[in-house]
Amino acid sequence: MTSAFPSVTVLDHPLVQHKLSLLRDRETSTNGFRRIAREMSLLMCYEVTRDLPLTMVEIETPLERMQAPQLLGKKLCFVPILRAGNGILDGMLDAVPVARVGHIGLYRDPQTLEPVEYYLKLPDDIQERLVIVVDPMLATGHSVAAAVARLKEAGAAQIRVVCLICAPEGLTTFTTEHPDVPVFTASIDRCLDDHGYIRPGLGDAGDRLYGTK
Ligand SMILES: O=P(O)(O)OC[C@H]1O[C@H](OP(=O)(O)OP(=O)(O)O)[C@H](O)[C@@H]1O
Ligand SMILES: O=c1cc[nH]c(=O)[nH]1
Ligand SMILES: [Mg+2]
Repeated sequence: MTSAFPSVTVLDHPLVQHKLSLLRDRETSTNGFRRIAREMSLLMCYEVTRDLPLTMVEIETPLERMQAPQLLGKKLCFVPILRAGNGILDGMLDAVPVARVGHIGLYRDPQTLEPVEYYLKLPDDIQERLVIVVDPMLATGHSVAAAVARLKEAGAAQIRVVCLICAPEGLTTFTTEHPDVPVFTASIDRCLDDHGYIRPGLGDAGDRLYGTK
């Protein structure tokens, strides 16, 4: 489904929407949250890779030769934004086990809400890969925007973003800074609150994934 933001696609598949409601529920346990986030990101990976090019190759079934579709050597790299991004990396890798993984460590300063970088490790050939940045939350949009700017600096030419939930304010910021980068999300929520939390949201994704609060 398209949205008010031309570069943002909202994934309205019933399975994605159902799992998102389970994640939002405050009664969902840490274990349940982690499992559902993984299932949901596998489904979201299906959509973000929908247009990957295929080529026909000859294979032999047990019965005969045939021309069969195969991915056209499109190399993928997932880049989770630590730490909560790791919670949706596993589902992405379930869908594309051969993908490379880069990591970017950012935390949001609670006072300024500005992202602070503490780690960066990317594959050497990032320029040749389709890079998919993954983070459960796009709130002010500063973290994902900073991660994408870093990837562009490193030479990444094709970048997409997957976030479970976005705030409209953050999407305005992100799409203004990076209009060339498509975003795939399960929901554009109502707003950001005074502490930079997405409402209604799902709370603090990192804490809910790892049981740190
Ligand atoms: O759009 P923004 O306003 O930048 O906020 C979103 C960021 O906040 C969360 O990470 P957090 O800083 O809580 O770090 P964590 O993953 O280590 O918990 C989330 O996973 C995003 O990276
Ligand atoms: O609502 C929010 C905003 C930022 N980070 C989160 O984990 N949740
Ligand atoms: Mg957090």
